[in-house]
Amino acid sequence: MSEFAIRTQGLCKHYGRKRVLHNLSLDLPRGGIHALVGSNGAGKSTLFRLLLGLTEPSSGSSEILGCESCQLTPALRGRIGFVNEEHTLPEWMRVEAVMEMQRSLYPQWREATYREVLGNFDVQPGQRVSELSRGERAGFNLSLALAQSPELLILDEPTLGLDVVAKRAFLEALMFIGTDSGCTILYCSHQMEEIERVADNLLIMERGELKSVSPPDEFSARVHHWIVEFPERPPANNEIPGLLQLRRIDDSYQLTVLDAGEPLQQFLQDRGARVHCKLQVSLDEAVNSYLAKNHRTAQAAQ
Ligand SMILES: Nc1ncnc2c1ncn2[C@@H]1O[C@H](COP(=O)(O)OP(=O)(O)OP(=O)(O)O)[C@@H](O)[C@H]1O
Repeated sequence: MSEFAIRTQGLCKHYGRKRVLHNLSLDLPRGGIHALVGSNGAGKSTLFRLLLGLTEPSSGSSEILGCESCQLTPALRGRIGFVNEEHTLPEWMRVEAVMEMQRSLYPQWREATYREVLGNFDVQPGQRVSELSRGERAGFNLSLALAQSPELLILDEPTLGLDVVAKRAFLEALMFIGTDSGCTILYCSHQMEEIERVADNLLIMERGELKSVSPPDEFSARVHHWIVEFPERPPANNEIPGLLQLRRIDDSYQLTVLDAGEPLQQFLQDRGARVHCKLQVSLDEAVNSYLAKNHRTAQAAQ
């Protein structure tokens, strides 16, 4: 058995002349909750589709539970759960019938998990899938996925459209499954407070490239706010070592910086700047400042 749940090597994907994934190499060990973040269009869903063998790479390779993505057998697919943001389900079927079909397909079916997660929604067993609201459909789909006890669970923005109570219930079920059954969960979200709560590992993607893989708190520890006063105008953004964002606060400036220690200290000293303090940042601020630096609109505004 491969010690990795997911392995990719030099994975590339182009659509015509558009480069969507570039040289992505990743070794994801089995177990734990791995959160994938990135701006819109970074390539997260494309990576999921490649891993699941739903689309072919332009070059490079990917493996999932030790099997090449393009050769996944129905038996192996049965060990992998996948929930996409559209929550694709058979519209014409009744809730009870969908559940029974799933229960018969998955020997490790967890009835208690199914009932607990679905219990947060006013979904009746006799309702047709087509009659469910967006949030109910999401909740139903997630309760099915979590109850299947898959070895690997891939979730593409699973909590989109859920209210706070449903979201909390889902996250608790996710954490339970992650710790109790040893399931590997790869989960993509824009909700940083969720990630902070549940994720053991944080993967950051930017424009088709994997930029960082580390525990979430290790990533936020790399980013700080430095509150600085310059004697005159501040230097140009691209001169400041490690700068992600610069914001004016009264007579001072807040520099949000990545991995900036001694070189930044020296740079500021050389310009006669006074450092008032250095502050830790939340994961939300750290990731958003990091992604904002290379965001198209941020660049256009500079
Ligand atoms: N079939 C396709 N043909 C052409 N371009 C595509 C196709 N599928 C995806 N893309 C492009 O690939 C890029 C990555 O898309 P993808 O859906 O993987 O991004 P994402 O990171 O999941 O974004 P989001 O957070 O907005 O869901 C986008 O720029 C998208 O327009």
